[in-house]
Amino acid sequence: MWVPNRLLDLRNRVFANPAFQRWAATFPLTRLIAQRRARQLFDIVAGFVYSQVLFACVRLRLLDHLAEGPLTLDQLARRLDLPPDGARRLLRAAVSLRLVAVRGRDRYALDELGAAMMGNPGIAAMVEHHAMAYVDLQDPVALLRGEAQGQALKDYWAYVGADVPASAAGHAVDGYTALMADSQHLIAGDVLDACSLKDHRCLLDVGGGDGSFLVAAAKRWPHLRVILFDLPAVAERARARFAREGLAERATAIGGDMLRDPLPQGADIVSLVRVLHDHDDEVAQRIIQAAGRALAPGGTLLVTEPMSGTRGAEPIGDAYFGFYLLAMGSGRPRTPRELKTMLRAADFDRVRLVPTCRPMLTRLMLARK
Ligand SMILES: C[S@@+](CC[C@H](N)C(=O)[O-])C[C@H]1O[C@@H](n2cnc3c(N)ncnc32)[C@H](O)[C@@H]1O
Repeated sequence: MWVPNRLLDLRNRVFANPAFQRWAATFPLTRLIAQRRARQLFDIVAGFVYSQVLFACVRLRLLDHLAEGPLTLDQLARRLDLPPDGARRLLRAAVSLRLVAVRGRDRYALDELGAAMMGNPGIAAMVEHHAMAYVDLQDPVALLRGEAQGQALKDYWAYVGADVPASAAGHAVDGYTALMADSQHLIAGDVLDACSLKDHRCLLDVGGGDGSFLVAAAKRWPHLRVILFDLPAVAERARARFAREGLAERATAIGGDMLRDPLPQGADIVSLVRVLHDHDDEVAQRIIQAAGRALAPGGTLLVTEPMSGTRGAEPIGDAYFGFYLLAMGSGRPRTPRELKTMLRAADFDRVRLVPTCRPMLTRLMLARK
């Protein structure tokens, strides 16, 4: 809904007035809205502390212990190796965040959000690796001015800022490759539900990590051939994964640098899964062009990643990825419109967004060469 700027400015002046805030918090028709807004603001103020509570739960494996069944405070204190006061404080905080529920006097069990985390081990891995983000985001103003000293995320994502990314050793790619694999099953499920590959012959996944996306695709469509392209050390891990999954006949992993080496030919669909947002505009455009060169006319490009401005998930794109990628030292979240412009500039047409069931996790764009 369009509202004139004058009215928005007036609204902001009214909302900033402490007398109005007091009135709105007590007047029956505005009380609930005022409380919700106050809570939203406080959640932003306190978000870092909430995250640290979750971090402690993950580090101490609190949710894993409770997944076996309800436990008393004393049992938990022993298992977590915490003094009883420390355990109680953590449990109360976790209860307030709906990670843990109280089940009788001093007995605790998983609550809704804790149970949801158990079904998605990737979330715990994500939380653990955020220790690096906290270090790098210590001074966000310095970060925005390009003066930050932090380097933890840059070092973790070994290809960022590397002169020769293809020379990254196995130990340098293991951490991020495992992290990506842990969260890939959610992404692959949503993308493959949204986009059938039944009419495609061969899928090339560029920057495909350990092959989790291709394994999901190949298992869903038994006729499909799949090719993975990633840095040599990562491709080696994907090759081993394909063999373990019994897919060696239909799945190939090729190592190289997508910005320097030609991509394999012969696929009728190329995917870029959580790849473009890692790179600044000029590099991302080169990756799209390289994908285009790998396709014959009529071939399909599939781009999937979290996008900026996604309704209902705005902070995930613009606050989380915006600042995370800034700290990492490369890339930015893009709006669908920005991605469309980039795809068209690389001679793709029929660019369209295809709905996914959890757009906050990933959105999907298809285009034709
Ligand atoms: C954010 S991860 C995404 C992995 C996977 N597509 C997924 O969604 O789980 C980006 C991937 O791009 C790969 N990559 C980065 N720079 C590359 C380059 N220059 N050439 C080939 N692969 C590269 C990384 O090794 C990594 O596996």
